[in-house]
Amino acid sequence: MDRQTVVVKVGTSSLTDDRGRLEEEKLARQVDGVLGLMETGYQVVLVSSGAIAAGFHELGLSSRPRTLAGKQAAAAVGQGALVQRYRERFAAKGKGCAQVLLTRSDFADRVRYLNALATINYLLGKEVVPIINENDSVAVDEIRWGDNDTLAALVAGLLQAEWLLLVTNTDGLYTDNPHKNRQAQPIRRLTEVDDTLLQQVDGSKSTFGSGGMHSKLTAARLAAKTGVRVYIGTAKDDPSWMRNAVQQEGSGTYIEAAARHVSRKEQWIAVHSASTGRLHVDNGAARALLQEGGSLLPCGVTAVEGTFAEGEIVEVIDSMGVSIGKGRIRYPATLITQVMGWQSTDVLKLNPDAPAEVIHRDDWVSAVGTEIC
Ligand SMILES: Nc1ncnc2c1ncn2[C@@H]1O[C@H](COP(=O)(O)OP(=O)(O)O)[C@@H](O)[C@H]1O
Ligand SMILES: N[C@@H](CCC(=O)OP(=O)(O)O)C(=O)O
Repeated sequence: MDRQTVVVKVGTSSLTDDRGRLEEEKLARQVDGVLGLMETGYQVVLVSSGAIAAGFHELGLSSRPRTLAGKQAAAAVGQGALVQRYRERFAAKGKGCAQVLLTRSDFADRVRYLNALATINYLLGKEVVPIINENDSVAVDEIRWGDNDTLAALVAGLLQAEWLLLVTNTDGLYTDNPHKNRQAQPIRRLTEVDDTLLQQVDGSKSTFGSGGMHSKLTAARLAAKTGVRVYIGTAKDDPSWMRNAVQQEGSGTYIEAAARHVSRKEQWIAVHSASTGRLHVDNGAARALLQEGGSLLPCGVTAVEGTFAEGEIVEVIDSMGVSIGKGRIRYPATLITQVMGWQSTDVLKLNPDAPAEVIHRDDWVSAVGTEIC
């Protein structure tokens, strides 16, 4: 049986001192926690922030930069230093680690998405801990995640991980920001992260963090929907604390996962792919896709937008104008525009090679029910 995977995301606030600089003792605590998990038989992927923290002072700055260029330059200096610290700590315990830098465009391109998976799996097979960070110095603003919570959730989905641990400076979710409100109460368990809860949690962050609890909950929701269990909590001195967390003995917040892991193909279509067109469909086609487990046939298409080629991802819109999901189209825009509304037999008379389905069931992800779109 495959070994279970845990993705551990360590935020800036869990790696830095009160001036925002990398603190080696805190980093060592994370490594010890990871080693504790590995001893129990888990394979572990670390998503670590801290590059900006590790680099800004070398640029002669007295505090963490605020501009995008400043952050990118600090990350360029600090990423090497950060990974070097990890290498030393893992090596002292007889383990190897490796740097993997990712950007959003690596996930949007299906070949690069699968390549990232292959690289991470290879490292895990060799018991080398992949240490992932956003490739800060090349990611431009529009395609940046900016915080590593989302990146960690996507990596956990990609690996179909058992657990995502979000390590931060607060022991989980509270009814209000506990650093501002001493009356705030901890919330230990969530069956789901719904919109009402997300609206209640404000965007406030720790002094040097980028995401805040709102971004952690959004990331947790995404991971949970893809079938990954989530824990949000602080690092403890006891090296077995991560192990305790996955044994449901942590003092932070647990978020339940969907009953099954969503396939990588579905995740890629729903979350990562960019749609290059839109198909409007009638009520019968919407019912077939959403309720009857059917495919989309030419006769159900009422309008076409975009100039896509076959194999690209399109969004499907129902008669009320609502997006009902995404799928890989088997027709180019030119052909479906010509044959929309036609019966399949008539389509075949025009083009004997035309597939029966415009979007096959296997290439379709509904926005209703799975809600990962
Ligand atoms: N309801 C809440 N419960 C817990 N923390 C909250 C809440 N609302 C806001 N926060 C803030 O979220 C911060 C943790 O997120 P962040 O600063 O992004 O840390 P990290 O660097 O670990 O990713 C906490 O320090 C706290 O200030
Ligand atoms: N990629 C950046 C991390 C971004 C960030 O600060 O994220 P986080 O502290 O997890 O909210 C870095 O390595 O400094």
